[in-house]
Formats: sequence, structure tokens, C-alpha cells
Amino acid sequence: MSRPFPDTHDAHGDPALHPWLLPAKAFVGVWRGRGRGAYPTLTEGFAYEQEISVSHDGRPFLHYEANAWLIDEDGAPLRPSGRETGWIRVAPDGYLEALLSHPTGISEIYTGKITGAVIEMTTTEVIRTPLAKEVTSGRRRYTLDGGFLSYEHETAAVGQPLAQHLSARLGQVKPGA
Ligand code: HEM
Repeated sequence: MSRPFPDTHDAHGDPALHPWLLPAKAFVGVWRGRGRGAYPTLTEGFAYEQEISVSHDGRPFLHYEANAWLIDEDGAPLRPSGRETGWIRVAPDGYLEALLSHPTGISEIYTGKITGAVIEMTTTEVIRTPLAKEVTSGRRRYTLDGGFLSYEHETAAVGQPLAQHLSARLGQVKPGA
């Protein structure tokens, strides 16, 4: 039985996007594309594909979900990789706060700002379970440009200061595609 109030990836349909989320309107949808990763502790970089979903149910928050898998040089999937899920809240002036949770025992709280087609956000707190790797902070910048969502993600972890971990460019997946 389907739920009576499912999330939608449509920022223009029913339910209407809550007015507080208007600064984030263009980010709502399903995005899919490729990225590259590295970290000072890793001997080599890696390539990945990722799908990011940003949806809403008419209330003043967005549901964010991202799934990534490593790929070889031909783009063939190798194995599942980073996943995260969480919630994004936005104020009418573009102030943004996000709670993102990872299966690796890490929860990040970000605050930031949406300025036109750019989201910039930095962690105020990272909470870890006893088994988690030592991740202490993060910084992300998402940019919309010509129907593509690109982002850069830096993280401070395992004794390293903030350093680039991920960089990707995703295209919008049209409904029904
Ligand atoms: C697209 C999402 C992501 C992908 C594809 C990805 C991929 C990887 C890969 C391939 C590694 C090397 C170890 C391994 O093979 O598992 C790694 C390590 C690591 N990643 Fe990510 N990652 C992602 C997101 C994240 C996020 C969101 C964080 C932090 C919150 C993070 C923190 C780390 C840390 C701390 C390490 C270990 C570094 C070390 O111990 O040397 N990753 N990641």
C-alpha cells in the first residue's frame, strides 16, 4: 500500500514546495553523474558514479539521499561506496542547515548559505560512534550550472587537516528516465 503523503522530486507540482525552501528550488530533483576522489592518506585516487536525490513533502525541509559506487576507467561498476542520508532546512534569506548521516558511524551537522546557484556549507559538529573513523570536519560547495550539479567536498579526517576528498558533476535525471 502506498503512503498517502510521499516525497516528490518535483519543485513545481503538488504538494507545492514550501515557500521557505524557495532558495533551494533548483536543487530539488534526482541527479546522476561521475566524480573523482582522493585523500592525502590514499595512495591512489578513485572514480565513482553517484545518484543524489533531493525531495520534499510540502513541509519546510528537504530529504537528501546520496548513493555512490566505484567505477573502473570504462565506467563499469566495481563496488558500492559512500552513502549518506539526511535533512536540509532552509530559511527565506538562504541560510541553510543540514544533518547528514553516514553508514560509517558518522553524523555531520552543517550550516551554510544558498547564494543563487551556489550552496556553501561547513560543519559545526561531527558526531561519531566508537567504531567510526576519526572525521572531524567537512566543507562542501555545490554549484548549479546549465542543468548540471557540481560539487567539491573537503574533509578533515584521520589526523589530516581539511583536504579535498570528492569532486563530481551530475546531470539532472528527468522523471521517468
Ligand atoms: C561519494 C561519496 C564517497 C565516496 C565514493 C568515497 C570513497 C572513498 C574511498 C574509495 C576510500 C578509500 C577506502 C575505501 O576503499 O573505502 C575512502 C576513504 C575515506 N573516506 Fe570516503 N567516500 C565518500 C564519502 C565520504 C564522506 C562523506 C566522508 C566523511 C564524512 C568520507 C570520509 C572518508 C574517510 C575518513 C576515509 C578514510 C581515509 C583513511 O583512513 O585513510 N568519505 N572514501
